[in-house]
Amino acid sequence: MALSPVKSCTPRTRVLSAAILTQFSTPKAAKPLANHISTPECFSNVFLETPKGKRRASKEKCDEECNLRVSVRIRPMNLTELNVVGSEDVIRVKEKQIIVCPPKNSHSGTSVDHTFNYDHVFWSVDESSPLFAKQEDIFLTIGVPLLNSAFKGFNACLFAYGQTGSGKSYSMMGRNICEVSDIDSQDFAGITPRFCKELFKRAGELQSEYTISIEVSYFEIYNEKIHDLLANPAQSSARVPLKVREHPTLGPYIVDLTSHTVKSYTELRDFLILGNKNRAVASTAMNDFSSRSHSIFAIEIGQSKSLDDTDSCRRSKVSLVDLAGSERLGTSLNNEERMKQGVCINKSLLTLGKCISALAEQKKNQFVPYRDSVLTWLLRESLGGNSLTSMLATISPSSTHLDETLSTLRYACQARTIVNRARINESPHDRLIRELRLEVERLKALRKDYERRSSLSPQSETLSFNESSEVDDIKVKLVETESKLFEAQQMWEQRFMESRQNQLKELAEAEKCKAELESKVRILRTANQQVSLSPYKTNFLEELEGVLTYESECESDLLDSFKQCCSDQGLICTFNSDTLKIMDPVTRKYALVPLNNLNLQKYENFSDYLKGLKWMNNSAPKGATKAEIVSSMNDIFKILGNLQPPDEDNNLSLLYARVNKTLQKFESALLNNVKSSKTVTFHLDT
Ligand SMILES: Nc1ncnc2c1ncn2[C@@H]1O[C@H](COP(=O)(O)OP(=O)(O)OP(=O)(O)O)[C@@H](O)[C@H]1O
Repeated sequence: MALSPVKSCTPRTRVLSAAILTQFSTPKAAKPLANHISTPECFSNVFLETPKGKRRASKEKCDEECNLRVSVRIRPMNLTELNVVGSEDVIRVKEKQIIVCPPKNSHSGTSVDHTFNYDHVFWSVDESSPLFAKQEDIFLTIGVPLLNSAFKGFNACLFAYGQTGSGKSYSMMGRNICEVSDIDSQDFAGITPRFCKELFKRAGELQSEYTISIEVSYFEIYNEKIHDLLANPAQSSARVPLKVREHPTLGPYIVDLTSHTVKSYTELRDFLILGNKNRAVASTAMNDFSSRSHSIFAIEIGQSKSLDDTDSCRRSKVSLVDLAGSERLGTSLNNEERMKQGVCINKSLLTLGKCISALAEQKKNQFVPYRDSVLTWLLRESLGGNSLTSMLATISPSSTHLDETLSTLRYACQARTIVNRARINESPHDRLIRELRLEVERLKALRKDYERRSSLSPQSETLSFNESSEVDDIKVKLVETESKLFEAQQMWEQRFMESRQNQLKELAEAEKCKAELESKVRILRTANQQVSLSPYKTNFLEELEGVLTYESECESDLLDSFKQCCSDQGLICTFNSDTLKIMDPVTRKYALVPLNNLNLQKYENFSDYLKGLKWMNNSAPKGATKAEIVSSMNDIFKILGNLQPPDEDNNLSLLYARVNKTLQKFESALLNNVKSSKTVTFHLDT
């Protein structure tokens, strides 16, 4: 009896004979990968099946338990493969099934056909065939569901696995990944740029309801070292390997990895291209192991709703991973020599295999060696935890890579048995509200159903005694749940208002500090200009002392007019908390007036008041040396230089704090000067 023909997607379509097709189900608790590597020769065909991908939402619809979704893509043969004598296409595709049919003269030690089942199979061998899977098809099938999950608040991860040159980067990023035209191209763009474009499209659609924030980071792992692909190349630290640390609640994180907030697709795309270029430069500068490094592009999406809707805040993280080529790992698990080599070349990939094996066993308390490599440590949640994860295995159709292809397909098959439990990332309170809402909806639906049934036959006898008491129960439960929901919402609003008020307070404080510092910065700039213009003519210290002294709080309109009068007469008038100081810069004389003795209203003409003052000779202040003051000033100006242009990140407040501290230091040096009695006239080195 002939089995239905394999899709006529390959030139030499084969018909498999059911009589010789022996089926093996991958055991639920899969044995270690090593046990699957050699296909027993006693079977003419091997059918390797994994459990059907399950995706089960828990009753609260907040958690999703699902298998790691596995897809396989077959790329076209390249010229080298086509030119190898005797090389042939060994892959047949039948819907979600891949059949590997080794050539009869195969040296690989296996001549039996192998059948594998996956969630999706993409056949991209012959563009002219209607069955050809385009870049867009791959994105629509595996990229869009990940995006949907991310918008629901789930973490999501997609990683591409396969031997070098099998098409991982092509599928993930596209062709010519450093070129804008290709990254944006409808034909060649890979999953990552398409994902980013769609992400902004959706964010735009949701923006009337939600505030959406998007942050990206991009790094690579080579030889267990992490390099930030978006670090500023001007900084010498750009190629310094970064460290991973474990946060008690947030899990592993990379210390000092740059993260960039992006507001548009174009901005994001530029980061993507920058990272790709940095990756390319690094690979040629450091080694020729471009295929031996893993790259991870991570996107964090924050969504928050306004106060009147308590559906609130969600954060999800999407990791798009292009793994190192797996060719050396192929048979490493049953060959010790190879295994050693694999460890040296790529510990991460080897550990990934071990983690997948351990997770596939699905034993309770099974030890999974996540921490044995940087990659698995960082992807811990994606592999066996809170994430909806997909794997894209890429293979070549050529018989020249038969061993590698079989190894990749087995690896992918095993990965498919991993079950993750993803949670919506939200606060426990938000979760409670959502669960209560769902419960209210469920009860309402039940009540409605009973009501509908009883209204169909008005005789109440149609509802049995049991049913009637159930209806009563539902009514009571509904009232209770609604009141719990109401309470939870009230609490939420109260909590929100409190935190908002605190935030506003802090903001006002910060604004005050900022304004104060900005005024000091302005004053210093002006003072500096004056000094530069006439370095030796100005007694810079005295002038500066004047402008830096705190203004009196008793300042009034009257004081303002008084100050104006002083200034009209060429005098400098300054206040501190209790004293008014008037100085004549020409004669260097000054007068001090305690503010509590000052009664300006008595005077019709301030000039009379000024004349009547007791003028003293100004003695030159000493105390701080010129070198000390110059160095303080240089510090200040260095920091001031950094303030341009001010931007709104957290560093700004830090910077202001530093400026403030330096100014205080300078001020106290200045006051010491004033207390002693010698003038220091100096030239400011800027
Ligand atoms: N589906 C495809 N269609 C057309 N060309 C492809 C396809 N997949 C891969 N290629 C081509 O094959 C070559 C190798 O692909 P790619 O660089 O994506 O492999 P890779 O698995 O990422 O390799 P490595 O592990 O060395 O980084 C590239 O020239 C790429 O353009």
